[in-house]
Amino acid sequence: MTPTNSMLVLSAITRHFGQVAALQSISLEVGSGQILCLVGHSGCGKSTLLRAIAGIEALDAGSIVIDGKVVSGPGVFVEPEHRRIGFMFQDYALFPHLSVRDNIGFGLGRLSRGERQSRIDEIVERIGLHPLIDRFPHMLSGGEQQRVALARALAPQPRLLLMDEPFSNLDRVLRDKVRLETLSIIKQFGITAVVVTHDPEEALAIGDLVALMQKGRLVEAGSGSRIYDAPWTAYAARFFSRMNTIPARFNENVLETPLGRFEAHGMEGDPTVLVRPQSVKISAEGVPAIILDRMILGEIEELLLEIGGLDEPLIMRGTGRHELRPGDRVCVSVNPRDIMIFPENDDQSRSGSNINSLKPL
Ligand SMILES: Nc1ncnc2c1ncn2[C@@H]1O[C@H](COP(=O)(O)OP(=O)(O)OP(=O)(O)O)[C@@H](O)[C@H]1O
Repeated sequence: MTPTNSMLVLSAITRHFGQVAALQSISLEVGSGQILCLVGHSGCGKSTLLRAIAGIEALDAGSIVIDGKVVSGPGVFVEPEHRRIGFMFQDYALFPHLSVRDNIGFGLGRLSRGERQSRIDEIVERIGLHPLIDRFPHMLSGGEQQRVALARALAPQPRLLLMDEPFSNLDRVLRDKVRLETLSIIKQFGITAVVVTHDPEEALAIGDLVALMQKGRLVEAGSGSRIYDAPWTAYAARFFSRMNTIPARFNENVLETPLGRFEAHGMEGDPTVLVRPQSVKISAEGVPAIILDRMILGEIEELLLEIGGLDEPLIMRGTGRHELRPGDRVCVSVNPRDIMIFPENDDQSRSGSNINSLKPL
């Protein structure tokens, strides 16, 4: 995705804390009105990157450009309060002694009394906070506090909204609802946002651009559908989805695996081969398997299968139901299109276009 009108450009951003390389040459470009989602396991550098954009963290190297203006770079450092950035924290950080109205108005000190009032009225109207306006934070539910925090961050009309794990304090049911509401408000305001999360599903649901980080590096970035459906790296494939790892090797234009032999021209070596549990099907033409376990996880049925040549049980998942018991014998197969191949021992390299060139033999 190449944004036509970039609101945020990060170029080779690097930041060390002693021996720890918290950010290693991160480059990203976010278009105006887009939502960038930073995702990765704990300690991968998401918050450090968010703080660097906010100007709370200095850079060792690289540059940050917001709306065409360098805010961090060689010899340049614009203070956080002059970056026109809205920041929303995980715990919302509402001022407990201020009403909702005063919380929202807190960052509007530079405006006249009249302007401040009309800005608060406008945001209260657009976010639907009227009934809460005179309450104090302790009188609000988690979801309401989240909306007030969002209103407070948006009131000064920032160019960029930064959100650190904004939904992690909410229970699952409320989280989905608040997330939808928040997304609709962000889109309605047309604001560019950077959202940090450690939740793969949340990243895919929210981000126009999803950036996966690992140990201070950008593993890969792309739209949610690209990064999920056609990951460039085994690391991303495994991060966004449960995966079966299938031992495999190329042998004279054939990929040999315990799930079958596939025609694979021009490939060599011992690759990393991954198959999603939902890509495994019970089918008469498949390889023999023994049922080890069957679990109903609500909508999803999960089967664990023993297959000759596999060290670990093969996981199969789907929304259908199979009346099978441990010890039953079946045959399973995988559509060659659903087999993901990555170069051997190389989590960071691209898989290329080889996935679609496989044919069953
Ligand atoms: N001020 C600091 N001093 C020393 N090390 C730090 C500092 N801030 C972050 N780090 C280190 O930098 C790395 C990245 O930290 P960061 O908080 O950015 O990760 P994260 O992905 O946001 O993690 P989490 O999801 O747990 O918040 C970690 O190894 C962390 O220990």
